[in-house]
Amino acid sequence: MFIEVEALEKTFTIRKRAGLLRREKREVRAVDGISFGIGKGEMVGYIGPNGAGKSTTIKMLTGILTPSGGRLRVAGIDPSRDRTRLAHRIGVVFGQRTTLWWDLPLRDSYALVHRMYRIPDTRFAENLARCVDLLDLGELLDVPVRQLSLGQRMRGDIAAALLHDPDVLYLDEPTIGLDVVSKAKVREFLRELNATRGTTVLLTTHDLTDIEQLCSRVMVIDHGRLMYDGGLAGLHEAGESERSLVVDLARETAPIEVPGARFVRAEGPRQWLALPASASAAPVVAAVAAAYPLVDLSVREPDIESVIAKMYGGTGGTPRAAGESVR
Ligand SMILES: Nc1ncnc2c1ncn2[C@@H]1O[C@H](COP(=O)(O)OP(=O)(O)OP(=O)(O)O)[C@@H](O)[C@H]1O
Repeated sequence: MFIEVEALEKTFTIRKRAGLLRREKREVRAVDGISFGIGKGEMVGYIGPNGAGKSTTIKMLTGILTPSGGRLRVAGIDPSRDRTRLAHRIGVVFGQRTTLWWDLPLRDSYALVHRMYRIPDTRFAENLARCVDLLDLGELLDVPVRQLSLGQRMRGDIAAALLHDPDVLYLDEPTIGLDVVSKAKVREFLRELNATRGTTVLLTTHDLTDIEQLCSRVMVIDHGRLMYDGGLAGLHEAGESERSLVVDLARETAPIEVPGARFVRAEGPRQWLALPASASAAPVVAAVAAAYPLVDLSVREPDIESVIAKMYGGTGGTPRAAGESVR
């Protein structure tokens, strides 16, 4: 395995004033014993509600934070012990922060990356040319970073993270705040990068379309624990998700009653039914067509958002604190 994580833990101790003299010590288990392995070239989504422990995991994987327990290896390297050596193997992009120099044109930021990582000149020139081409950066190279739009800046950041040919790319909310066109560009680029260079990608996002379009595997974390690790289809099953069937009838009728589906609501001659995502819709469609004056019908697949909301126990992905204990 290229990334190996075993019983990984991170506990933060927070001291808080609890009265005039008393101080309370509170422990936050941000990551509470998670294990997973990621093979070379995999593209994995890492999702969960706010405060679930995603960023803390990524920070441990990059060596910024030292784990409180468990074992961790990235490309055979222990991140917190050998952070500098690891830096040559990984690229990191944080959607909400830039690693570029604010007052410098992109070109100068890249020149600094070139020197910092001691990238051989020809390799650097090749990588830069490729990123400029695929990320459409040609016209932007001489513009100071502070003058770039969010989408342009993000593309600039992704290029900066890749100039030293990392084997792994960690992306934390890479499409946050971007418009539809910029999102599509970023996704297209990541797909290409993964397919042609075999770069391993770990992607944290709140935009589930990122996951749907990019990742065949998804890990769901909540309260510092891994709730799910598997394919997208399995995630729908785990969340007991439902498809909806929108039925247009020739006239208003009583609520449709057919085996295998549940009536949800009606608006005039249009009715909504729900059926398990894992079951075939064909028998339900046939039963409706046989017994009701059917005009039109469409099936809507469940979106992951609702599936995950169900997994979290109906919180709808609203903010929750990680597992806390008071001492
Ligand atoms: N430096 C820190 N000191 C104390 N507590 C922290 C620290 N960093 C994170 N935490 C706590 O650990 C928990 C997990 O936080 P983390 O940032 O990893 O969540 P996240 O899943 O990345 O959330 P978000 O989606 O909001 O970025 C939270 O309860 C957070 O308040």
